[in-house]
Amino acid sequence: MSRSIALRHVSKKYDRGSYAVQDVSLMVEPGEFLVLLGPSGCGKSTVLRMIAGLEHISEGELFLDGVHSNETPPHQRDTAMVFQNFALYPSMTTRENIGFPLKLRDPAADHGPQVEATARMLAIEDLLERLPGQLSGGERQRVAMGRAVSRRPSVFLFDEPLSNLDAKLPEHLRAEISSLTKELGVTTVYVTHDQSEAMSLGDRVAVLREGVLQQISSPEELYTLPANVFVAAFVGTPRINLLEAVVHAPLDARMALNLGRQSLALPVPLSADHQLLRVQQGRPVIVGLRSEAVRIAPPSEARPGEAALTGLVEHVEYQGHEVLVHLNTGSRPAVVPDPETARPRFPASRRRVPRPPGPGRVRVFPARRKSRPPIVSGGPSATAAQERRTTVGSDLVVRTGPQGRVRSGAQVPLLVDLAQLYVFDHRGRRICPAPDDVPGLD
Ligand SMILES: Nc1ncnc2c1ncn2[C@@H]1O[C@H](COP(=O)(O)OP(=O)(O)OP(=O)(O)O)[C@@H](O)[C@H]1O
Repeated sequence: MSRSIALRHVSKKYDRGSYAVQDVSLMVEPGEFLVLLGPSGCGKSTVLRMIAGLEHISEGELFLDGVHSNETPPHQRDTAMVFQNFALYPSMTTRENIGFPLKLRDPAADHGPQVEATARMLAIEDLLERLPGQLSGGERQRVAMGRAVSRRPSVFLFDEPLSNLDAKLPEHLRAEISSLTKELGVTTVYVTHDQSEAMSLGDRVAVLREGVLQQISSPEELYTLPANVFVAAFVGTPRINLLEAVVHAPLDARMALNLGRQSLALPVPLSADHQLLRVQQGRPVIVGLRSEAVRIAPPSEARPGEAALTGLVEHVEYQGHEVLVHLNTGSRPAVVPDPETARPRFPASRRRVPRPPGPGRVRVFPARRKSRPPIVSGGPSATAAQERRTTVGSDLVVRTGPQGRVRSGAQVPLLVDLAQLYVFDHRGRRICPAPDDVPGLD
């Protein structure tokens, strides 16, 4: 049996008055696999612990199967939690560890068959008589999962279960977790800071930043229609290219996005999304281009809807199946919070002033809770300043096939597919494609 989980305006406030989680509302359907994704300190574990009953809910309501459950004791919630650090009993064998929750529930019964069935499911039948000290990290995590699974709970709660394991192993265990939860049909909430893990596991992914829910969507929608620049920057490898731009929308000439030394001319007739950018005339915005939205090709090969740029090859990164070409187009990388960076834990006055970003990097905002700083610096006349502050180093990463031969130092022509253009306003909200529009999603 699996159950639904609903959070309504849930907040968690710790003693010193700061919110770890702020006004989070979400619904997990029975049997659904929801991933909570966000950088360190954004409140993911706190949400999970509130669902488990290990943390008191300061404000808002939790419903399990539609029943108000804020005060339900943890052992009556029928949830099973798997932690990052395995937490096995060191003096118990695998058999005893897996059977322990069953024994607690019914000390007199023979749990052998159920323990063995669970071990078979996780391919650890051969390890039943071993102690945790005689197991590898991956095996120990499998035993921990076996212990969570054995009593057939109605909700699984995973708190970064793979983050302590070697890089190779998690991919294998990832697939096992996915098939296990699907096979059992149990509602699952899974916490991770690893976007590729989130995208490969989740039916839906909820992105948190500083305790605030940014977006909850399917992995496909998160990638193709990020609600804001933070989500866009967090999801996808290599990271989306984010460039400062100014909207140039004269009445008597072609509309363009000025990137500093070059500009992206928008195709005519303007698409509905591009039409809407007109109101941003003269304003600073952020242009987002995924690495697959740009190709190295001369203007003569341009397809309808592609705009030409040029770039100086700074660095070529061979990945085997593909090549990432780092280019300098004379643009300015946008100032976006770095999703990989933990929230600063000391007051602003003691914080060091961040150094300017290196090539391909982004600068980090000091975290603020109430009013978030605008994402783009500069005002309506930002173009001149932008020109002056043009960076040295790469500002655009383009993905090409392994046969694409470019060398560092070469000036190359680029074609940008404007159907894959993202534009975010100065607060970081996506304005193109327009928020209500869901092109290409069936
Ligand atoms: N008991 C506590 N008292 C005060 N603050 C706390 C407490 N527990 C957590 N916090 C704070 O709440 C915020 C959210 O913590 P939480 O552990 O939920 O984040 P997280 O996203 O799971 O991070 P990580 O990925 O690093 O585990 C953090 O700033 C953390 O310092």
